[in-house]
Amino acid sequence: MSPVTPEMVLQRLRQLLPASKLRHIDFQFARLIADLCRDMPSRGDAELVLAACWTSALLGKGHVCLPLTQPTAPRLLDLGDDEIEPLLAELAPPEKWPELWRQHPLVGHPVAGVQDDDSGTEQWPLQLWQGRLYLSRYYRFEAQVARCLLRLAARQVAVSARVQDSMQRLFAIDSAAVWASLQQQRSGPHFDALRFASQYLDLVAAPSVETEALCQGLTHAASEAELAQLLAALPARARRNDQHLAVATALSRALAVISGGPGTGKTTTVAKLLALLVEQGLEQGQVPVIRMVAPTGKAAARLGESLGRALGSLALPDDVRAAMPTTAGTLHRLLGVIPGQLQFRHHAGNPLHLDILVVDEASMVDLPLMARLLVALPEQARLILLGDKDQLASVEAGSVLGDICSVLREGVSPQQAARLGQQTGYQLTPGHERGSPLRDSLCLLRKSWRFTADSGIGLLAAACNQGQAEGLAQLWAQGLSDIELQPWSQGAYRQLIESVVQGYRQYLLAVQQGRPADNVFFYFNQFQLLCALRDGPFGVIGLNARIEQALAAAGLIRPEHDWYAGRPVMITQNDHALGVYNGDIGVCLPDAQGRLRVWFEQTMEKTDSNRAKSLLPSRLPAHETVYAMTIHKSQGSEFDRVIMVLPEQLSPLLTRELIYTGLTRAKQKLTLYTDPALLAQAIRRRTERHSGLSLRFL
Ligand SMILES: Nc1ncnc2c1ncn2[C@@H]1O[C@H](COP(=O)(O)OP(=O)(O)OP(=O)(O)O)[C@@H](O)[C@H]1O
Repeated sequence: MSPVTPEMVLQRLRQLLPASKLRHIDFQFARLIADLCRDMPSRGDAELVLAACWTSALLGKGHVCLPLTQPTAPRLLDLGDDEIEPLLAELAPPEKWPELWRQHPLVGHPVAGVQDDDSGTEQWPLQLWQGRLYLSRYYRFEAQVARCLLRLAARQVAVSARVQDSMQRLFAIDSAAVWASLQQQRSGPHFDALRFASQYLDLVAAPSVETEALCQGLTHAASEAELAQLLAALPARARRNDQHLAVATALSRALAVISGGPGTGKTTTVAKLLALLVEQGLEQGQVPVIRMVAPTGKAAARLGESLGRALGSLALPDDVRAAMPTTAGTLHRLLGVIPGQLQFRHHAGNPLHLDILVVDEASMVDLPLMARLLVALPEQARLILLGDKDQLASVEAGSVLGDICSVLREGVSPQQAARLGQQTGYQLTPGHERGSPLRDSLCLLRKSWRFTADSGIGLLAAACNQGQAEGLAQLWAQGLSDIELQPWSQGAYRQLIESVVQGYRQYLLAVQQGRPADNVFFYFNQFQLLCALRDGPFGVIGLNARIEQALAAAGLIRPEHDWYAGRPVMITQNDHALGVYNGDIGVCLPDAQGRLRVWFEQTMEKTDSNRAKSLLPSRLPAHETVYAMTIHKSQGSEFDRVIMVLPEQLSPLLTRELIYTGLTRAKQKLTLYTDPALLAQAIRRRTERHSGLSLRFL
């Protein structure tokens, strides 16, 4: 047995508390384990007390488990050698801990299989699985998520011939639209026929005599009829439309996970998919109950609007259109929050009433919430998860979408490739015969419809995603009009503040002119300052204070009191009674009597219209001024213009996923304040999230 006792470990851990290297809750959990160990001493007690504390501390940083195969915890918890080495030196090495705990009364050893019932795990506070230590609750969440997803993925659904035909029609090349784009592009200075064919005709075939002829035809076609002839001769096997494949996948499976970057058509794809599912339902005499949700109110409102737009552009039969959803809500509201309780109104014993559930911005959904959602799905339901796998993982523990999408690299099964080939006509390259059962439910949309091939934001996002630091440098040098780099030279900070004042000018003029709240929001949503950090002069707290001063000096606001007309705030705590949630944005405006109230944009689920609602400032739960917003909080939102600020010094928070998420919030113009060398370093670092979820999909 180790000469170190649990008490000695606790003593050492207590010394880490003042430096905030551990949270009190982590220490208390270690103490609980030490108390339990005292009652029934066993091999590896001291190691277990330390590991329990680390597992809890890592959970606070978003990791679902403590991996014991690599000495990761001290690094992830930012513990210096002198803080932990002396203690570790006297304990058995972490890779030996699983062996030490083989008979430990506080550690459960579930036998892999996600199919197994995990209900027996309550009797141990900790679980050891595949070299990973879990708090039992999180082990169960992970096992539940895997089990539910695998069950959904295994369920295949027959697609009627009529719906197949409708799908082909929805994805047929629209020669009139292609002709319009062709004429427009050919009138530009740099018409590239091959690029055009890839964007508008989904051409994927390698250059050949046929593609050469197609390009010649595109360059010289003199009429829409001539183009239509050319298109009729284009074989489906030379094309691949990822949106079409996503719909074909989702029609025939109870689970579809559709990942794509900004503007790749996730909503457009779902609009077509839902239309086909409704058509199938009508054919079978039952209109399906469809619910659409997102993790935040803002993301839900955006989903509702985009879906409305996408449906508007589709030619649909009246009965199909009438059955389509028109609003989206939040996940919490769908599940039914019970004030003061962790449990939702809907759970396995009281499942949701729906046939089809669409979850947008799925990357923001953490492991516990995903588990609660999945167990609450009724037996016959279909689930469609939408998101961008490359974005930041959820604020709370887990990286569910990322873990699911890790299976993408396997490619689809040969059977699925054949099935999809039959349904769409495209020629697909299958993966190996053996692979995860989840892989045939995954779809990746690669082509952006928002960013053209020469859009700076699109190119920057791609370079960032591939960690191409050199590529970034070349991009800045090209002088692209929609991206701008501002290194931290002398005077840059002052210039930043001036640009932000300029960015909010229109919004604050609308406030001064007494425009209605909805109109004020229109201007507020056009521009946003995003920061990587909270603290320091480059963080939201420092910048909000400086911006407030500068706006006052410019005569745009009068911040004589805490509350003033034009103050934008972000709610930082849920208040279910008031119906405002963490992340909601409000702006302070006078009402008809001149009293200041804080107005919130409404998602349509809360009211019958999209009009703003207001609350007295004194009633708001915790909130903060939001001229500057953290990139984390900006997930699920997009703005025409974004200024993004990175600090002068590298921080553990600066990772590829953070930068990618921030810069893809911008739709038209991005200005980035950063030292280029720091940016290059940041995009080479990946966010680490330890979990065992992807292992469970094997
Ligand atoms: N196949 C397509 N052909 C032409 N335009 C398309 C196609 N797919 C999407 N678009 C257009 O691209 C834009 C973005 O599409 P959509 O909103 O569906 O993407 P998204 O991935 O949901 O975007 P976001 O990143 O905002 O969530 C829309 O204007 C849409 O009309």
